[in-house]
Amino acid sequence: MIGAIADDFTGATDVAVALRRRGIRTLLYFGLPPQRAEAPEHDAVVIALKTRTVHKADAVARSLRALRWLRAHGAAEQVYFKYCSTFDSTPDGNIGPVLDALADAMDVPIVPMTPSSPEHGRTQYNGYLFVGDVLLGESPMRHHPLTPMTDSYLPRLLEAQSAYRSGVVTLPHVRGRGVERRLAELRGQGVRYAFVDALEDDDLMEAGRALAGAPLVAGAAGLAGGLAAAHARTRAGAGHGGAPAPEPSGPAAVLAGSCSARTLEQVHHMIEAGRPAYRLDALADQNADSLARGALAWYDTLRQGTGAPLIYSSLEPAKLRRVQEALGVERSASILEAAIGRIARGLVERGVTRLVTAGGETSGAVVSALGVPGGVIGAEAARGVPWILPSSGPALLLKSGNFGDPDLLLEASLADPRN
Ligand SMILES: Nc1ncnc2c1ncn2[C@@H]1O[C@H](COP(=O)(O)OP(=O)(O)O)[C@@H](O)[C@H]1O
Ligand SMILES: O=C(O)[C@@H](O)C(=O)COP(=O)(O)O
Repeated sequence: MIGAIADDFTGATDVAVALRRRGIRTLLYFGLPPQRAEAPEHDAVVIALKTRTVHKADAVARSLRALRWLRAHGAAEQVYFKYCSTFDSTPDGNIGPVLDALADAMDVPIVPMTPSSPEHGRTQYNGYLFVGDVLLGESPMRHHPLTPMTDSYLPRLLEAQSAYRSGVVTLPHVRGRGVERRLAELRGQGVRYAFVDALEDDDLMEAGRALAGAPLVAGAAGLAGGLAAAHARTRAGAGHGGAPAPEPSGPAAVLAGSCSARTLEQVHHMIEAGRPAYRLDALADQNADSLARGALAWYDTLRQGTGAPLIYSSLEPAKLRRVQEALGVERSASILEAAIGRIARGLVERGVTRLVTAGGETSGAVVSALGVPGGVIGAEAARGVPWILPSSGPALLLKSGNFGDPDLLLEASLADPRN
């Protein structure tokens, strides 16, 4: 059984659907599951944590609690630590400390990993991470509000955060079926973290084959898909988890707190298409309650037939910087996340049954405010962006900041006559 621990909520849905696509029956929990979780039959559990940007000690403690839960529930045969395909973290960030803690707790000498996700344009070559055709540090990720990425060399990024050394399994090792040999070599050199190069899905499939027996693996959803494919090949009855996923229906609303380049395009697209849109302005009002009240009062004035509305705080880099300079990075984010959480609650009270949220931290705030414990993985609105169907409450589409075509937010909130 695979047990995945994801460092944010959109990442959790991304890895959950990567497993399910390969026929692995996957349960998704938001936060630590209850001790005696009643659950249908499953082959994998994904625990979504919001640990990407919290304090280090907190991230470590929560991740270790998740590991203990997985072990206690027989779901730790292989543990997968899911981080972002753009390695979102700061030099003081949490990927290193969490990996150090998991590897120590599991007594694992070497942890293979890669953020490569070619279907999203993330590739790793000679240990460098590319986003599309540029290095990570030259991509729009350098302007991320909380985790600006200005370096692209993965071993250096991780070593700045970890007590241990990192190395690279290069492409010739992957393509020459030499991953296991190279891992043994790196281990002999005292390296604890091995970044595996992958340019194409086939490289991830090969890495998955080679790493199917590794107790602790890490990375983005791409490598989890490679592992799932390897497990599905050896498992009787594989394919059972790939049944068609249900599509939710009902009134929709879109909440965007991501300032990533792709979300900005998607927000712009919705506004251009004439959807009613309301911007949360933290410079004008620093009180989360009154920001939320303002947005909900605006929502109450909307007439039927306008299409699902958009409530957003997304700003392009120069304007975002001005807000952050005036209010502080953490303070502005926490005001907006609190406001969006309250708005989500208000929308559900007003009859919204499909909530689309853009941004990992933002999604975490929405799910926590709604108190959703987890859900079934539904149809994918875009690659890596599945609907999540909780046993009660609204269907949720938690969209990673950089995922989806420019029309995703518009399209995902269509398709209901009441909108
Ligand atoms: N106008 C703004 N000013 C300051 N911070 C903002 C603004 N809009 C959004 N944020 C914050 O930026 C962060 C975006 O992160 P996140 O939701 O994870 O998006 P992404 O998926 O693109 O990383 C959130 O903490 C959000 O509250
Ligand atoms: O790996 C990825 O890119 C995503 O699964 C992910 O983690 C997204 O995080 P956000 O961009 O913060 O939504």
